[in-house]
Amino acid sequence: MDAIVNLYRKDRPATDTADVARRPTREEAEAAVRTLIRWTGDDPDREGLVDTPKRVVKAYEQLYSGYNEDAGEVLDRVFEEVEGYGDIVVVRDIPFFSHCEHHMVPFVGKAHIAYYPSGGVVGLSKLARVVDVFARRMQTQESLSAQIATAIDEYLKPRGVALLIEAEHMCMSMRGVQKSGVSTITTQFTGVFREDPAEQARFMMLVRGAR
Ligand SMILES: Nc1nc2c(ncn2[C@@H]2O[C@H](COP(=O)(O)OP(=O)(O)OP(=O)(O)O)[C@@H](O)[C@H]2O)c(=O)[nH]1
Ligand SMILES: [Zn+2]
Repeated sequence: MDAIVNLYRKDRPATDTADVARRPTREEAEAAVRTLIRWTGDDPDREGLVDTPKRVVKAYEQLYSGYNEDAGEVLDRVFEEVEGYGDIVVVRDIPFFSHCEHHMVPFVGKAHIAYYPSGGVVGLSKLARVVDVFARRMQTQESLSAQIATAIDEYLKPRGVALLIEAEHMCMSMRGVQKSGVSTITTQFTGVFREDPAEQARFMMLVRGAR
């Protein structure tokens, strides 16, 4: 993963030399929320809002928890005793919540992941966990797609990875152009899925097929 993504990893102490790399304290983060409340025109000292900065910072810890997580650790455990199974594995309809890096407003959708195992399979829940490792960061849908597929490709070394993400971006629904119900679809293919259009078609058929 690149340096920016890892900037605030727990195992990397912040450096004092560059202020940009210094992780703010919880108190500084709470003060920033107070400023935003005042910016909206409300009173951060009224009863209903007085604990809001604390709650928002706590919520951010969960919503942006992906910065503290590592896809390699999630995908570390491979099961090799699968009786020689080497055909496609598809995990579809993995729900996720992310935040666009332009507005820090949610985008919400589903990820569909397939891979062709080579030498072992990974626990199915781990694929859903990898989605969250990257979704719980500030993202574009394109980067999210590339990061998930690349991580599975690098750590599992399968014969190929296919990924389709469909999502609605609240920054398009609630504000700006204000078009709701718009679905954005991104795909990412590696290995046999990239090389063979028939494999892409099979993936699409399994993702879109009978439910
Ligand atoms: N490619 C891409 N664009 C995104 C994503 N999420 C949000 N956007 C877009 O990012 C763009 C930011 O455009 P700007 O012109 O810089 O910002 P803005 O003035 O807030 O734009 P509007 O949303 O059109 O009001 C908008 O077109 C958003 O729809 C994403 O995941 N991928
Ligand atoms: Zn946005």
